[in-house]
Amino acid sequence: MMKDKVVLYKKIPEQQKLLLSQMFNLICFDNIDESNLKQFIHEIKDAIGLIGSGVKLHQEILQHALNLKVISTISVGYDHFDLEYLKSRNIALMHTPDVLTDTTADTIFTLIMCSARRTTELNNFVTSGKWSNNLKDDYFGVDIHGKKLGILGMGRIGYAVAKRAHLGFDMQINYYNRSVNSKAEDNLNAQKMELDELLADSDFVCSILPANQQTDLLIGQREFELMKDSAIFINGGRGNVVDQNALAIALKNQTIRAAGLDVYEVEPLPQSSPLMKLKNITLFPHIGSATSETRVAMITCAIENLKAAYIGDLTKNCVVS
Ligand SMILES: NC(=O)C1=CN([C@@H]2O[C@H](COP(=O)(O)OP(=O)(O)OC[C@H]3O[C@@H](n4cnc5c(N)ncnc54)[C@H](OP(=O)(O)O)[C@@H]3O)[C@@H](O)[C@H]2O)C=CC1
Ligand SMILES: O=CC(=O)O
Repeated sequence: MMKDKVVLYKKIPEQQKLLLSQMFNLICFDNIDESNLKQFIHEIKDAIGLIGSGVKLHQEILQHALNLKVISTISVGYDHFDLEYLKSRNIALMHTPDVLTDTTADTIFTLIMCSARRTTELNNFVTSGKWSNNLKDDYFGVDIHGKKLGILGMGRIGYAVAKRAHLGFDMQINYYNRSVNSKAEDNLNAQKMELDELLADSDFVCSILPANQQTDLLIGQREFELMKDSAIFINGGRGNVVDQNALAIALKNQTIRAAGLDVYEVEPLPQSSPLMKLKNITLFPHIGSATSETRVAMITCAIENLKAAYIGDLTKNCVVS
């Protein structure tokens, strides 16, 4: 019997490709860019499934995939898809929550620590040969333990960050969400607040919000002005949430102390960005889930999601059907 066709659009280990090719006629692309987009569009014309990440698969591309039944993204975020369009076509979208929660929380906590203790600046201080005598207090950092952490987006990852902060670092947790997170309130004594109150009250403000219409540019000049001048701002969710020019001005004028970012309005972050010139910022290249173990777990999860959706089981990890 002819196997149905699935197009993979990300480089994954051969062993995991095997799991797909046992069940499907598998066509593989390591990534999609201008050089192979036409070939990709040609291949998806008769595909029933797509699996991969890092590509915005909009209507202009997907309109060619006339037999498409399921897209399995190797990510928890799904802002790079037009959900209304997928619904109108009855295409199921599957994603990979949970398997990356702890790793992403570790990354975000690393940003908190690097920003508070100025590890990038101090690393440069040592490697540039400036460490010649006792460190002067203009290189000192600030404590993390015992401070107030404001979480924007108390979901799976928000909770995992708050758990590290409260149980490991004695931090008091504030949070901003549309719904109440009873688990965070019961286990971590977290307090739900309006955005402005959280910004004014927190020593660290940490966004793990997804990209959606309501989160777009949620944090701009007004919000940075509401923060303490000692505040440290962290973004490990999505870049659309933050007005980067307003952040650069707040950091330059030191109306907030420091920032740590893993995600940006445009990725990769252009060299011309004003954020590149600042000392009081730690920049990661979108590595929230980027450990070997977690990336393998995400691919495995996405393969299982694809197979389940293919046989009509949309009970787990389905964003739209
Ligand atoms: N840096 C990286 O590499 C990674 C980044 N991410 C990003 O982190 C995001 C969160 O992941 P995860 O924690 O698993 O997702 P969840 O859906 O569990 O959490 C999202 C939280 O945000 C809240 N939220 C959503 N929209 C709004 C809004 N408009 N206003 C206030 N609160 C809002 C939700 O609560 P409620 O709906 O009640 O408001 C929910 O608590 C992902 O969508 C992705 O964009 C994820 C993995 C890695
Ligand atoms: O940003 C990463 C994701 O999984 O979403």
